[in-house]
This record gives sequence, C-alpha cells and structure tokens, in this order.
Amino acid sequence: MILTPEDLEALRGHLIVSCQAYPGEPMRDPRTMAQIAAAAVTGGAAAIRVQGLADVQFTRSAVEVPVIGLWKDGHDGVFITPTLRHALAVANAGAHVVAIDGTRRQRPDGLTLAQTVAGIHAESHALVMADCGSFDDAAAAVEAGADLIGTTLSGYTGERPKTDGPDLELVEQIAAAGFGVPLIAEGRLHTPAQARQSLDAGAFAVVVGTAITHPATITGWFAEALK
Ligand SMILES: CC(=O)N[C@H](C=O)[C@@H](O)[C@H](O)[C@H](O)COP(=O)(O)O
Repeated sequence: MILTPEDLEALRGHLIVSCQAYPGEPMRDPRTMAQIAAAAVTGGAAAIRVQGLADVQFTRSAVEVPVIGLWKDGHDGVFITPTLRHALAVANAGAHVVAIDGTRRQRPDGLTLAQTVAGIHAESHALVMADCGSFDDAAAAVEAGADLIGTTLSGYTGERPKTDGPDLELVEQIAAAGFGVPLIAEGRLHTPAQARQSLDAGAFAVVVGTAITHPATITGWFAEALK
C-alpha cells in the first residue's frame, strides 16, 4: 500500500491511535480492534497503529486513514516485528507503514536494521517506522534508512528510564538533532496535555494507545484512585 509524501505530511501535528489487545484479553479479536479503530477515527485520529496480520487486514477495511502495522512475536528482547519475514507479512497484510524494532540489538534473523529496512523497501511499498529506545537508536535508525522514527521503546530496553509519562527529554533530544525524518512520540502518553507537550517538544506526531484503547488499564487507574 502506498503512502505518498503528501499523505505522510498530512499527519504532522496529529494524533495516531494504537489499538491493541494483549494475548488472552477479552478484546483480543481483529474485528473488535477494527471497530475501536473506526471509533478512534471518528474522534479525530489521523492514523491507526495495530498489531497482528488479521488486525491490519480488518482495520484497513474499517478505516480510510493510514494504517501502521506491526507483528509482536514474544515479549522480551526484540519482539516488535523482529525479522524481515515478519515485516513483509505485515506489509502484505496491507499496512501503509510497517513498525519494526528500531534498536541496535541483535535481530533474530541476523540481519542488520539497514538490511531489514532495505528489504522492506525492495519487496513492498510500505514505509518503515523504527521503534527506538534511545537517542543512539534513533541516530542509527535514520542512518539505516528508516522513514519514521518513534520513541516507542524508551523505558523498555534498559537505555532510558521508564518515565511515568512520555519521555519528553528523549523527544527533545532527537528533535534537536534535526535528523530530517518524522519523529513520532509514542509510549506512556496518558493525557491530552502530554500529547500537546510531546508536539511542543518537537514531535512530528504522537501515538496514544493505552489511554484511549485499553479499558482494563484505564479502569485500573480509576480503581486504584479509589483505594
Ligand atoms: C513497548 C511496547 O510493547 N509498545 C507497544 C507497541 O506497539 C504497545 O504495547 C503500546 O501500547 C504502544 O506503543 C502505545 O503506547 P501506550 O500504550 O503507552 O500509549
């Protein structure tokens, strides 16, 4: 699926909503995620991020906006679209953008990040979003040819502290470097104010997941406050 430079530019300053349910959860169903995605678009989401091949397919049918797809395999180490095979499957499922692990860690298929990005570009029309965990990851991902970079893995790889809210310091650092690649603030944006702050820190766009689409966690926040 082709996302033109104009389509990408149209996401500037906008909200991307991540719709994910985790293994064993009641809402773990591609139709459910596609319905949530459609509701998010009604509310103003300019793009959707979804996990899993069926979720990408169902969501592509349910919304008109760009779809960022990923395939989580496992939950330790390199698990976000870990190999070129996973990435091409996500692209073939219809994702406009394939989000992949964008860290400097060893990948399970032995390919470098640059080889993985090149392989996706050679075999599909999808753009590549590199999910990074640090400034050095972001710099390496830009060097490797990623089309977008995200702070998705900040706080999850050991290189950055797991801040309560978004890692605004990292967003600022990457934005200040002026890599010339759209920077997506993602991870622990829990309030509209934090989304605003992320743009003000220099992000091109923001991804919000849990705070919009994960009722179990949101309910837990309220339940905790009542204890
Ligand atoms: C670290 C990891 O596995 N992140 C995943 C990446 O797709 C998702 O579990 C997150 O929900 C997503 O990044 C959005 O972040 P938040 O849900 O905090 O708004």
